[in-house]
Amino acid sequence: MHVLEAGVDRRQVEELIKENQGEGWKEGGKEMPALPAVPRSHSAANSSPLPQQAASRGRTGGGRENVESCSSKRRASISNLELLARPEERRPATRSLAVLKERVSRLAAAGGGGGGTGLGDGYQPSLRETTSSIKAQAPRGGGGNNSPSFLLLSPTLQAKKTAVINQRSLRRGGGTGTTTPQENEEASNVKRARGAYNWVKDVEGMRRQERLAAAELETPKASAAAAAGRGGILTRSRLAQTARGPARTYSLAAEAAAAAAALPTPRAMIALSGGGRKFAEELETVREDAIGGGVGTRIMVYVRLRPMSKKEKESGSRSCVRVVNKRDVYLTEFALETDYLRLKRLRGRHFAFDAAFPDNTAQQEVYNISTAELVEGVLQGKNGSVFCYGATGAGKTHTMLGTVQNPGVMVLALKDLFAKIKKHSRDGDHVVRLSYLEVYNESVRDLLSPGRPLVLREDSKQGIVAAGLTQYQAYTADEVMTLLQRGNLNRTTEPTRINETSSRSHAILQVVAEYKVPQETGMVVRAGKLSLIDLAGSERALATDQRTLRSVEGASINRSLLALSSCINALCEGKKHIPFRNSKLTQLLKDSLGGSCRTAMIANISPSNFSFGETQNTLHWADRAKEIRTKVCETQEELSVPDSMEDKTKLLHQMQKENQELRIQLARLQHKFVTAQQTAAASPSVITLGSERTPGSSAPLANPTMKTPGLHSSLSEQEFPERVTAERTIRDLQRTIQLLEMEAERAKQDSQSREEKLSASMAALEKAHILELKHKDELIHKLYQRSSPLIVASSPAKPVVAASPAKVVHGCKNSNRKRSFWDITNMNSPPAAPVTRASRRLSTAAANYAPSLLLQPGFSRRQSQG
Ligand SMILES: Nc1ncnc2c1ncn2[C@@H]1O[C@H](COP(=O)(O)OP(=O)(O)OP(=O)(O)O)[C@@H](O)[C@H]1O
Repeated sequence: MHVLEAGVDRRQVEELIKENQGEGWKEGGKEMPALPAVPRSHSAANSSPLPQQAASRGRTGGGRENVESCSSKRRASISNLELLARPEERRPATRSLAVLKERVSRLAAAGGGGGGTGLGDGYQPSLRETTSSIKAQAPRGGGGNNSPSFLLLSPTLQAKKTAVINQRSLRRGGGTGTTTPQENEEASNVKRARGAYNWVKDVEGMRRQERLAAAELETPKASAAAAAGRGGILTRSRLAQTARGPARTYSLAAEAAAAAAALPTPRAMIALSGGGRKFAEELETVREDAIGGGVGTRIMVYVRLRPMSKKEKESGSRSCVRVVNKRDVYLTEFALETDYLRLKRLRGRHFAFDAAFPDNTAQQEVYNISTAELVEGVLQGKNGSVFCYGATGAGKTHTMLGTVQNPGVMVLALKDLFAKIKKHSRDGDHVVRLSYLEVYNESVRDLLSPGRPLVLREDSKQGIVAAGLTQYQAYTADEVMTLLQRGNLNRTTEPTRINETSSRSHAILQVVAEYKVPQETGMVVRAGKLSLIDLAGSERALATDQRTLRSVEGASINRSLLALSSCINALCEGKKHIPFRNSKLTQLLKDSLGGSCRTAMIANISPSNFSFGETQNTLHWADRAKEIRTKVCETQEELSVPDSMEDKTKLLHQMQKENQELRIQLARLQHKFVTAQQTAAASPSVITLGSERTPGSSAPLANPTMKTPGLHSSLSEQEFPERVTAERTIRDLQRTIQLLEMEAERAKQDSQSREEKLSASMAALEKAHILELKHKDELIHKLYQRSSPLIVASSPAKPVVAASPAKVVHGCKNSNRKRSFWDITNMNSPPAAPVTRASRRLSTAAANYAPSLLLQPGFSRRQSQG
C-alpha cells in the first residue's frame, strides 16, 4: 500500500476532490451528506491555506484537539477533505466511498511511491485503514499533525503549523507534536530553568528591596530618593528614619505603617509581604524605642572575640570565627584532620548582633558601645545592667574587670559615673552606694565584708535583695576602686586546665546612684541602679583537670547557667511563669532580665577551632537572648525629706506655699471655665441656630441637629456666613472649655496628691517630734529623780549628767538596764568619758555630731574634715 506523504502534490488532491464535489456517499448502507461548498475565490495559490471554518476552529478549540479529533473520526477526516471542494461543481451524492478510497490510494501511489502492502494490487483499503496507515507513517511524538488534512498542506505550511502546535503544547506543558523524546526533555528542562530563573528573579527583587531599605537606613540621601516616590520603600525608609529618631516621631512611624498598609501599590505590597516580618520588627523596635527612649527595652546583645592565646597557637589551633562589619559573626566548622572524607568540607553559620567586637577591639570601645549609655541612664534614675556570658577562658573577666593597664567595663563605668556626677552636680547632691557579692556553689557571699552566706529576700520596692549585704557609700572614684579591689581579692578564682585564673563564682557589682535634682515641686531624689555582672564560665566536665572540688564548682556553675538559659527561653517564648527561683543567680538577675531595666549582654567567644562547640553554644544562646524584652524602664524619683528639723519646716512651708498657689490657679481656671460656659450659653448654640428660620425662607433647616459639616454646611456657608462664623466660634469655645476642664481636673488631682503627701509627711514629722519630746521628758524625769547624788559628782568614775535638761547625757556605759534609743545610736560613738564640771563643755561638743552607723570610707573623710 502506498501512503500519502507530506510532499503530496496539492493540485492532484484538488483534482480528485473536484471530481467528487457535491456528492454524498453511502457507507455501510447509510446515506452520507453531500460535501459542503467552498467559496470560489479560494484557490490553492491563496495565501491562507485553511478555509474560514477550519481557521476559526483552530483559533477557538486549539489546533491539537481538532487535529486529533479529525484523525480519530472518519467523518471528520472526510470533512477535512471537503473543505477544498467547490459548490458549483457538486455532483449528486451517488458515488460510493469505495471510489473515493480507490482514487486516494491511486493518488498516493502516484505521488509518494513506496512499498506495497503485501496484500496484492487489487486490495482496496477502507478509509479507517487508510487513516490509521497514514497515522502509523506520520512522525511520532503526539497526535497534532498526522491527520490527512494536515498531510495535504504544503511543506512550508506544515512546518508553520507544527511550530504553532509545538508552541501551544509547550505552553500547556505537554510534549510537542513532532519532537523526539530528547527534544521534549530539553523543552521541559528549558521550562524548568525558566521557572527557576523567574523564582530567582523574584527572590533577587525582594533582596534588592531589602538592600535598598538597608541603604535607606544608612543615608538620608537614599531616604530622600525613596521619598521621591518609591511606594513601599518610602514607608520603610521613613520608618527607619523614625527608628533612629526620638520618641516624638513615633506617631510618624505609625502613620507610615498605616499608609503602607493602605497603599495599594505593588511595591508597598512587596514591602509588606516580602519584608513583612522585618517591617513588623522595625515597627516594634520603633515603638519600644519610643517608649524606652533610645536604647529600647530589648536586651542589647554584643559579641566579643578574644585573640588567640599563645597556648592555642602553639597547639596548632585555627581561627574558626570571623567578625565582619562590626555586626556579623561567621562561624566555620573545620573537619578534623583525621576525618579524611570530610577534610575539604566546611560548614558555616552566620549570626548578626547589635555589635560584634573583633579580637583587636580596645576595652574603651567595648565600654562606649555597650555600657556608656546605661551609665547615663542611671544618672537619670533608670536601672541598667551589663553581664558577660561565655565559656570558660573566653574573656569575660577580661571584659568586665580587665587589668590595671587595661581596665574593663566595671572600672570604666565607675570612673565614668563619677566623672558625669562631677560634671553635673553640686557638691553634696549625690550619693553613690556600692555593694559587691558573689554566688559560689549556690551560696551568696558579701565580697566587701566576707562572713556568713547571705539570704535572698524579695522586697516589694527593691525586688530581690541579699539581706545583710553591706552597702558602702563612696564619694570619689578612688574610693570605689579601692572597694572593688578589696572585693576582687575576696573572689573565688582557681586555676583550671583551660584558664589559669578561672572565676569559680558569679560576681555582681551593684552601684546605686542617688542624685538630688531641683524641680518645681522641690528637691527630687533620682535613684538609678547599675548592675555589672561577671558570670562564671560554662564548662565541660572534662575541660577541667581536677575531678574534686573543681568539678563540684563546675557542676554548680553549669546548673545555675542552665537555670539562666531556661529563664531566657521562657522569656523569649513569652511564658507567664519564668523560673527565676531555680537558682540564686537567676533570682539576683530577675531585675535585669524581666524587670524595669535596660540590659546589655556581652557574649565572649574564643577564636580557636578547638573550642568550636562552646563558641557555637554561646552564639546560639546570645542569638536567642536578642529576643528578650524587659519592661519599660521608668525613672525612679522620690521626694526628698531632709534630715534636720529646720529643713523639714522649710520644706513644709515651701509645699504649703506651692499648694496655695495651686489652689489659686485652680480657682482661676474654674472661674475661666464658668465664664466660658456662660458665654457658650449666651451665644446661640448649634441646635438653636439650626432650629432658627433662615431669613427669606419659611421652612426650617433640613436637619437642625446636624453638627458635622457636609453638604448642609457647605450650603449654609455660602448662604449664611455670619451663622457659620458663629458656629465656628462656639465650637472653638467648646473646645477651649473642654481643655480648661481637663486642665482644672488635672490641677485638682495634682493638688490633692500634694495635699496627701504633705499631710503624710506632716504626720510623720509630728510623730517623730512627739517621740523625741517623749524621750526627753523621760530623761528629764529620770534626771530629776536622781538629781541629788549626780550633781554632787563626788566620784569622777560616776556618770555625769548635764545640768540643763536640754543637754545630752552620757553615762550608760556600764548600766545593766535595757538598751534605750540613745544607747543604740551612740554605739559607734567614742566611749563616754567621766565628765567633770571642767570637761562638761567638751563632752557636750563631742555629743553634738551625728552618730555613725557604718565605718565607711566616706565617714573617716568627713570626720577629719569636721
Ligand atoms: N580581649 C582580650 N584581649 C587580650 N587578652 C584577653 C582578652 N580576652 C581574654 N584574654 C585573656 O584570656 C585569658 C582568659 O580570659 P578570662 O580569664 O577573662 O576568661 P573568663 O571567660 O573570665 O574565664 P573563666 O570563666 O574561667 O573565669 C586571660 O589570660 C585574659 O588575659
